[in-house]
Amino acid sequence: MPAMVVLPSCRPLARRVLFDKVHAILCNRITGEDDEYLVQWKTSAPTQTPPLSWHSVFELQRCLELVQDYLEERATLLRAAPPLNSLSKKRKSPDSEPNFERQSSPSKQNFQASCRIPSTERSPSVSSVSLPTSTNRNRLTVTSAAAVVDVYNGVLDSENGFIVARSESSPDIPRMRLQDIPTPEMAQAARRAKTTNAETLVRAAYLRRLSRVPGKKIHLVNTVDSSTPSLRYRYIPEYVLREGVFRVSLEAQEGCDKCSPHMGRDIGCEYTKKCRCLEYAAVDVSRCDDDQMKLHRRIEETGEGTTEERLSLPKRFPYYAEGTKRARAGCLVPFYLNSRHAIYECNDNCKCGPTCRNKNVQFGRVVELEIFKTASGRGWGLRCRQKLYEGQFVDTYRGEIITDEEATRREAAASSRDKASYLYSLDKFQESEQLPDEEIYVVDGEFMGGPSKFMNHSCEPNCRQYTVSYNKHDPKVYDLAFFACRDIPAGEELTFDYLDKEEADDIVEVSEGAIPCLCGAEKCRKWLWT
Ligand SMILES: C[S@@+](CC[C@H](N)C(=O)[O-])C[C@H]1O[C@@H](n2cnc3c(N)ncnc32)[C@H](O)[C@@H]1O
Repeated sequence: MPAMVVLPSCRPLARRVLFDKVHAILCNRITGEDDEYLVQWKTSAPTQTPPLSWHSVFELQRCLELVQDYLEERATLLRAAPPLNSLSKKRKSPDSEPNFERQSSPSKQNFQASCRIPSTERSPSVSSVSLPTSTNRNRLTVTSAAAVVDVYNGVLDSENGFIVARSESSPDIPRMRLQDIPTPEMAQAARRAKTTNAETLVRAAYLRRLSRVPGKKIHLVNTVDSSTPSLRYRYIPEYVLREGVFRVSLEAQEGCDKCSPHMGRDIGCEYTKKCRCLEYAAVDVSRCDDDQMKLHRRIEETGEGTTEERLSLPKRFPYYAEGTKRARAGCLVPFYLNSRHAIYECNDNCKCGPTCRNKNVQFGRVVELEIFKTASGRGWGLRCRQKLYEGQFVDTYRGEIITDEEATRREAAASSRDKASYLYSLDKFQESEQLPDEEIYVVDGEFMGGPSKFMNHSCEPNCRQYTVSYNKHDPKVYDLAFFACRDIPAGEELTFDYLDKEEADDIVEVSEGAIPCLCGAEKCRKWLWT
């Protein structure tokens, strides 16, 4: 991993640029010790000459998402461009510069523009232009060589302690058109300039976010390059419901009322027929007598059965109780581990209380996870710092819950099939509840969620995703929970199969845009999905 630079957290008197005033970061350079970034300021109307100004990364601490966007594009372009020394051997004309000078969106578009230098409008000296002085008493004045800032098409002001830019076109203000940025000199300087300060600040900001996520610590490790997962990702403890999505309110959810917190061993929710939360749990056919078997078959065939009829059947409890093998307590029992049956947990309205053994996933993650950069081109991955036992709960998948229509819209708007890896339909009960397609909700975990967003696919996975409901009367909103499907040594990457097994068996032909699978498993199906 590249050496990290320790930076002071805040410079005295440093002023900041606010995120919502900035359109994009267009270029970078190094001045003294500081990496600096060229800011394109937002304007009320589209223009080819918006205010542009260079700022040290310390002034951009409130815009680190934008700095990170720029760094990512820059890294991609640098990977694609020939090394600098091959360029220096033979000087190329601006029009034959490598791709680095031809990025797109938003800084890419600027890099893509032709690299002609404007003959008359260019700043006389890009390295020594100071802020134009003004009669405005709020205007920032540049007093030392270290604070020299280049500004084009405008002037910088100070507003409530933050730096802002205003368009201005007086003759002493250097002019620069967007399409001319970066100039060949800028592009060359950008390639050479270190971006270490920015990388360090981006990483520190991400670590701060991770430290605020409830539950056991989440670590971040990158021994591959200097990147950090996107700062645009928001960690959320619960689903965020978007327009058109409704769930049964938590207060209104029905709890078990005949159980009690002190039923004692062998008579807790898991041992009694009293627990109403287990109404739809898997029937334990090995404990059914003939009449119960008949009833069970009828309910299975017709899908119909009264609550009392369902409750009269012996059920399979999802979790090993304490007092079984120590390592297994709280782990999924083999029946659920190997089936697709939904798991029904007790909830806050149950009489069994908080220590009920039928509560697990709802308490959230209790294992220490590590987000790490994979060395095999699969981006970031997830692993656990401790050994996990077969059937042990890892974490839930969180995100925005959106309507089916919105999910279709987001998928169509996405630029690649990557989007599909973040969308999970909550369709477990679609058939049994006869819900039409358009009523099915979808979880989108691309922009917000938990660390499980980083779980990669494997054709021979060590985890599996299960349906967990605490509210048997809400077939549309439930949890997607990951459990270890075998013992997993500490530090082994956690993976699951992005395709359900039955779907996987059906793969016939590969469609355009399918993502090649790099899981490395012996029985790899070669594609993430088809
Ligand atoms: C839900 S994300 C997993 C986290 C992701 N690696 C990241 O860095 O954000 C799914 C994406 O990871 C990548 N990915 C996951 N498993 C993969 C695999 N087995 N082979 C190749 N790419 C994989 C694909 O780009 C996929 O669209």
